[in-house]
Amino acid sequence: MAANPGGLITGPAVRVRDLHRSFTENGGVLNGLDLDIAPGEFVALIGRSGTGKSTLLRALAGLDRDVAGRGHITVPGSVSVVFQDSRLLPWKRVLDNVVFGLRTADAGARGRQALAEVGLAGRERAWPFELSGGEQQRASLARSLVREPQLLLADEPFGALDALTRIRMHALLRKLCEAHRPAVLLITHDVDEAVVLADRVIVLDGGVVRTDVRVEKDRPRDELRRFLLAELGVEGEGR
Ligand SMILES: Nc1ncnc2c1ncn2[C@@H]1O[C@H](COP(=O)(O)OP(=O)(O)OP(=O)(O)O)[C@@H](O)[C@H]1O
Repeated sequence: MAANPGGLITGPAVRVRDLHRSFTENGGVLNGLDLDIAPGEFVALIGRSGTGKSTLLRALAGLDRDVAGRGHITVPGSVSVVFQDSRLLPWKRVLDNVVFGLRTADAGARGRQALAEVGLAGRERAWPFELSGGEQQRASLARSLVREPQLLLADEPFGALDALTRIRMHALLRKLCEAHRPAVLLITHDVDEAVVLADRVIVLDGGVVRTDVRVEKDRPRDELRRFLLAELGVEGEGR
């Protein structure tokens, strides 16, 4: 990332070049992957099962210590990750989960504010088991956003929720992203979710980016949806 003379950061938030990762001798999962994500850009990542989506996310999150050697990754200083399960600590109340590890004097106030933003005002002292699945994911989003990340990584965050809750969470995530403007990489199996939420949709195949399309807000969503389903090889199988 280059700094211009005015001191502003320029260039992409995420820059991946020639990334390789393999777990066995018989071929790689990531095979020279290149990817840029601009600051504030929302990118959805789709692809068939086993194409390396989570492997890429783990590499960007710094959770894969062995992804090294060839290629390189640049990510911002502050990165938050949301998973399919909320990963709330069961022995901590909701607010304590949200601010866990935050060492600022105003952590409590920020945590309350984040919980209000995700619609959980009044649930600060609840235990995680007292929350529904959707509420747990709201708390998980609050825990991420309270850190004001420049990059939000989300691995199927709504995959375990019912259809109605998912739709509500889509609206919430869009609202939060518009307010906080992190760069986002969202893994999803749901093409509709990708098209509704993202500015760009990327299809991963064979460990590289196979397709990279911008979601034009005035382009018919159905057309893009059909195109992406065809790219995934599920032509005619979609709804
Ligand atoms: N730690 C690991 N050790 C061995 N193999 C692994 C490991 N992590 C991932 N793999 C393998 O790498 C391949 C890609 O896995 P990955 O989880 O990245 O795929 P994915 O695209 O996220 O799949 P899905 O959509 O099913 O979640 C799989 O074949 C998987 O078995």
